[in-house]
Amino acid sequence: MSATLDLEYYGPTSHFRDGNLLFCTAEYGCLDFVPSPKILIKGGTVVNAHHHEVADVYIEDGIIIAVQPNINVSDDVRVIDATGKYVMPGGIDPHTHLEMEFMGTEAIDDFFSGQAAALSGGTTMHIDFVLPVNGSLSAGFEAYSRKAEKSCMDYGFHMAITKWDDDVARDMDIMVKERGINSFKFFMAYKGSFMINDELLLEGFKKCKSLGALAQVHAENGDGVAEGQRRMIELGIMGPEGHALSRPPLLEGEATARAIRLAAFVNTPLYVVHVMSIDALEEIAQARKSGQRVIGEPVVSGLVLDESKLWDPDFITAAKYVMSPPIRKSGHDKALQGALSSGILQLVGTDHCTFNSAQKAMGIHDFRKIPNGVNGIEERMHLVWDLMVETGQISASDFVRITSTACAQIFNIYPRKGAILTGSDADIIILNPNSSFQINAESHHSRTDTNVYEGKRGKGKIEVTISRGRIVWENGELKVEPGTGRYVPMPPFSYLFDGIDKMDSAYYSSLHAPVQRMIKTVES
Ligand SMILES: NC(=O)NCCC(=O)O
Ligand SMILES: [Zn+2]
Ligand SMILES: [Zn+2]
Repeated sequence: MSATLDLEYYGPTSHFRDGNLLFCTAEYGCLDFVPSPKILIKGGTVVNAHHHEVADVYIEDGIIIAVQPNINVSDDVRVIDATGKYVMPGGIDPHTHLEMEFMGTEAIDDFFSGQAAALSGGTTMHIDFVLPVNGSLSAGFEAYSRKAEKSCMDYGFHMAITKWDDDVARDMDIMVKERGINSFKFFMAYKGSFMINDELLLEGFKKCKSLGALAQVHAENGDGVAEGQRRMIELGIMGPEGHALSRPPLLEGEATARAIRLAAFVNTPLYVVHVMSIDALEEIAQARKSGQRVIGEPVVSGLVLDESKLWDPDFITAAKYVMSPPIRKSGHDKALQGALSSGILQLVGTDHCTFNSAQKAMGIHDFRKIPNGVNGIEERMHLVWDLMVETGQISASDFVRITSTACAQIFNIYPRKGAILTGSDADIIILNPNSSFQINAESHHSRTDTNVYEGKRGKGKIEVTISRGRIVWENGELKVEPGTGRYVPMPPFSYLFDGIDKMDSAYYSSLHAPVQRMIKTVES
């Protein structure tokens, strides 16, 4: 086929035109040229982050066409009765690791199984972390684009920066200007693999600022963690509990404080991923109180679980809870919930990074070798609803904000995503507040054989998920096809960058002011 690329860049599934024919490069099926059904969602409470009302939602070609009461439609439209139910934007998970090569193995959920799990739990978009290949961002982007060819829902990419040189700096330009990446993650932990030092952090923050890209940090003091691990080994503590004991909250608090201060020094916004402790959230609270632009993302495991299971005598039971930073003692979970409901923390992720029992067993004799990561992409929406809305800690509108809208705004794709508004993508869930859910590994859709939320029950059931206008989850049935997901490029300079230049001008004129005064004194 001779073809010229003349359609918008959509990442891995590019579309080619040859004369009047359209082709798709996807290895799997692509539904982009198959008309999606016309759907009317009738009589539900439509919840946005700013407002809720009883209204109908009309969808055509994957887009929301109208949101208003009493919409009349022709017979060819599929009507879904949502009376007594909540109609909300699909969840956006800001933090996942599908098919991630990590700690000598690869996360078991790939871009198809992880996304299928997500859709069954009401999440319709996620942002995954691209790892460079041999330090090359471009090679990393290519590799992840290939992994993502089997996607069945929309996704975006963050990118990790694990070393610093001219090639990395140049590639960051390309990633932002040509590849739709607007956030870069710096690991302050994982000494000997991903960890970077303060010099690189500063270089990276400066570069992010110049590109309008958001700097993200995994905030744990990696040298401190290495020391903590040595202590455990000396004491003969080799089991999963050694994971929690070797990386206490103070190491998370220290790194969070350091990243915050370096971001303030550079005057660039900062996003702290997986905030797990009171120590870290207090640093974020203090910075925000002083006017600094710091975003804090707790993850559902930190909100719902406590560390006690790491002491379970059964290795596999305990090992499934190993993630970094560790799940903390009871008390940190409540504090994180409070910070989320009061706006100190802004959005909830999962850090979905699953390893099955055989993979976790790599660390049976040494907790340092247990692959770090837990599930959550499928459970996040239900658990947050039950934990936060059902208990009265937040409203349904707040729920939409912390599971969807805030993410879309921070990563600059709002209101295409994160809202039920005319013109937005038709990524929608219908939640029945009078129904209930139960979680277990036997019935979940993830490929992993365990679930850290095993046996949990709660109120509020997502009965329908609509992904870009197609009903993919209904009556407990998942209808997904690999190759139907789309890459969502995310433009730089989100609202977090508004006014940064003015602050810089004020700072530099304040530096010049004493010099000007001296000149005036000398002149007079
Ligand atoms: N969090 C975790 O334990 N695994 C995924 C990698 C990371 O986010 O640090
Ligand atoms: Zn991390
Ligand atoms: Zn992560």
